[in-house]
Amino acid sequence: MSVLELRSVSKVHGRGAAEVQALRDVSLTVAAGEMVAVMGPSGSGKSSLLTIAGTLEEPTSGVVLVNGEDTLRMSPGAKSRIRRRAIGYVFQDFNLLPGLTAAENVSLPLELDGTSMRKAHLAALKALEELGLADRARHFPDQMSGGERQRVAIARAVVGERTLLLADEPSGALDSVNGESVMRLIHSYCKRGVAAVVVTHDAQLASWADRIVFLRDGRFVDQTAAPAGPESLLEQSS
Ligand SMILES: Nc1ncnc2c1ncn2[C@@H]1O[C@H](COP(=O)(O)OP(=O)(O)OP(=O)(O)O)[C@@H](O)[C@H]1O
Repeated sequence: MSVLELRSVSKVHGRGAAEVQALRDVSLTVAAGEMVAVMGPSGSGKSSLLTIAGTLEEPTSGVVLVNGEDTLRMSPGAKSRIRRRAIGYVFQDFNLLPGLTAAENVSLPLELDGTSMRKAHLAALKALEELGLADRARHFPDQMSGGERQRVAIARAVVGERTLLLADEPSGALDSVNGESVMRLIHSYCKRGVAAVVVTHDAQLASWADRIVFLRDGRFVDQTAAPAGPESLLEQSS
């Protein structure tokens, strides 16, 4: 079963003279374990695609399935449950809560979903340890580097049993070394079964994905399998 399926999704923002068609008849299926990169010029609909895939916004027409469930037919309660339990979001500007430590930021989604504080804290520590951030667990976001903050944000997005990771330019605010490590991390979570859709304007970073899709004026214009992976790209460029 696919984790995410968009069927003929279109999105129109605004009305009348202010009308903008952000997505036109876009279909995309992402399986468990698959990492898809989305590329395209500014205004081509990349963020609209992610917010609709994440059920934060509804399409004007089309169908959005998450884990096989039709999100447009769900009650608001069921939709917010799937948003909390199944979907993780990562943004360019990290979006960590400044008043919470790294561990508290990561454990928060679990606590909001009813996990006991102790269990949530242990899960957060484990996630941070896996990322090599065990010694940052008690640090606040402003005491960490950008790369560390983004790794904490990714830990927060996948903690628990989340199956779908949506990332909008997750390396946009980072230098190339940290950008690579963010993509490597997302890639490694996919190898464990998470499905990921990652918007990036950087072709080198996109090559971490199994597949690259290109948007132009709200339409998919091309799809490229990227089986060779980033290593081969590095070899080619050296
Ligand atoms: N809430 C909104 N109201 C009106 N128009 C919108 C809204 N959100 C997006 N748009 C328009 O829809 C189109 C697609 O926007 P979107 O943000 O999805 O593109 P993008 O590819 O993510 O762009 P960027 O790379 O600049 O972030 C743009 O023309 C944008 O101006």
